[in-house]
Amino acid sequence: MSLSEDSTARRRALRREMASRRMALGEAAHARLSGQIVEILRSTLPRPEICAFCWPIKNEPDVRAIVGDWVEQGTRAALPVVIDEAAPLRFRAWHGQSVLQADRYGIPTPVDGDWLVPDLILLPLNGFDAAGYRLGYGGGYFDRTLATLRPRPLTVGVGFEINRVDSIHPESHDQRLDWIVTEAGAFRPGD
Ligand SMILES: Nc1nc2c(c(=O)[nH]1)N(C=O)[C@@H](CNc1ccc(C(=O)N[C@@H](CCC(=O)O)C(=O)O)cc1)CN2
Ligand SMILES: Nc1ncnc2c1ncn2[C@@H]1O[C@H](COP(=O)(O)OP(=O)(O)OP(=O)(O)O)[C@@H](O)[C@H]1O
Repeated sequence: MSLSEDSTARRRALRREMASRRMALGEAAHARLSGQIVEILRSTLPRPEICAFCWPIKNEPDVRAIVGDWVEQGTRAALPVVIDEAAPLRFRAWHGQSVLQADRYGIPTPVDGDWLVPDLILLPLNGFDAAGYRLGYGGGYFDRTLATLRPRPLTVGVGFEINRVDSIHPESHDQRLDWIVTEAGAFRPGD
């Protein structure tokens, strides 16, 4: 097996393992952990002008409560839209009445709304390490997106401690996050 085949297989196995750890959380535990993350986000981050977040899938942290609070205070919220497998994501305005439709991966996605450029991205962490690297679902979407956004938005990974690993063995395209927030606290990787 070549080196790159080996790391691809290792990443694939790790992606599955990370999601299955979350799927084993009960509903009450998931809600409690998400609530703790929301409180830490609230006390750590300034309210953004335009906040991108993700509609939770596969038992990802649910941070919709803080997005809703920020929207009441004047923030505009946006959800990612997959345009093409090889393209960066784009972000479409979301509000409480937005119509969402499952995209090619089954992720609820706005069917209309303004295209926005976020100054803050709340990014779910399928897996992560203390150096600030994220493991997603293998599409490379966020890395491609961050590589093109100027100025770079503040990137805040939101995850559960059960998805922390020693190292995700970052590759050259992997982008480091500015903050990682879990139920255990807010961390600035590299500090
Ligand atoms: N809730 C949520 N929405 C999100 C993201 C996210 O991480 N979470 N994304 C963050 O970027 C984008 C979607 N990224 C995705 C990337 C891959 C797959 C997927 O199903 N991949 C296949 C395997 C592909 C492979 O290994 O090559 C799979 O899991 O079966 C799904 C979503 C945009 N929306
Ligand atoms: N900046 C980039 N330009 C071109 N291709 C990229 C870039 N970033 C990532 N990719 C491609 O995407 C593939 C998957 O990347 P990776 O395994 O890091 O995905 P991921 O972060 O888990 O996915 P996602 O963000 O969609 O959840 C890489 O093998 C690479 O080919």
